[in-house]
Amino acid sequence: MSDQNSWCFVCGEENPIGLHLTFSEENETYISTFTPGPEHQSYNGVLHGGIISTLLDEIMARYLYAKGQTAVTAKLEVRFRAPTPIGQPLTIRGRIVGQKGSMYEMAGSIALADGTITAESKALIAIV
Ligand SMILES: CCCCCCCCCCCCCCCC(=O)SCCNC(=O)CCNC(=O)[C@H](O)C(C)(C)COP(=O)(O)OP(=O)(O)OC[C@H]1O[C@@H](n2cnc3c(N)ncnc32)[C@H](O)[C@@H]1OP(=O)(O)O
Repeated sequence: MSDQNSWCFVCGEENPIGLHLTFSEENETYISTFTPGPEHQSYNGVLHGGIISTLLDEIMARYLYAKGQTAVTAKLEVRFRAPTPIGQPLTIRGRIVGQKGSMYEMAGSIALADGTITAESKALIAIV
């Protein structure tokens, strides 16, 4: 295991059971897409809330990592607004809301192709 970061569950290229997400930045928003499969579900056809939280955690913390910071999540809050279906492309977005010292306040969301927001998040991300 030459590069431990390449085993990140969400973005690590080498993780055989990882989600293998890739990312881009647009208008000060960090963006990724993911189409969950049946292996990611909770109830039949519905994406597991833990995976939803994982996607949101990643998009917010990794945005700061991409900006050159070593960032870890200190606090994560998720609002599950509607069931998130499997088998459809999801757009995951993260942005910076504010900063107090070494703590960043972040926001995230997951949207369906028609723009419906199924989950929203807030996080405090610590720079270490
Ligand atoms: C080139 C391509 C390669 C790509 C390859 C990339 C791979 C790379 C991927 C990166 C993307 C990863 C995305 C996932 C992100 C995770 O999943 S990170 C893993 C989960 N998180 C953790 O493990 C963090 C564990 N916690 C900690 O390490 C420490 O508690 C912290 C957060 C650093 C804070 O520790 P600390 O600096 O010692 O601060 P502490 O003394 O506890 O608190 C100081 C003050 O900060 C504030 N504070 C601290 N914690 C909190 C909190 N939870 N809530 C509110 N206030 C707080 C308070 O004001 C506190 O004061 P008091 O209220 O205690 O008086």
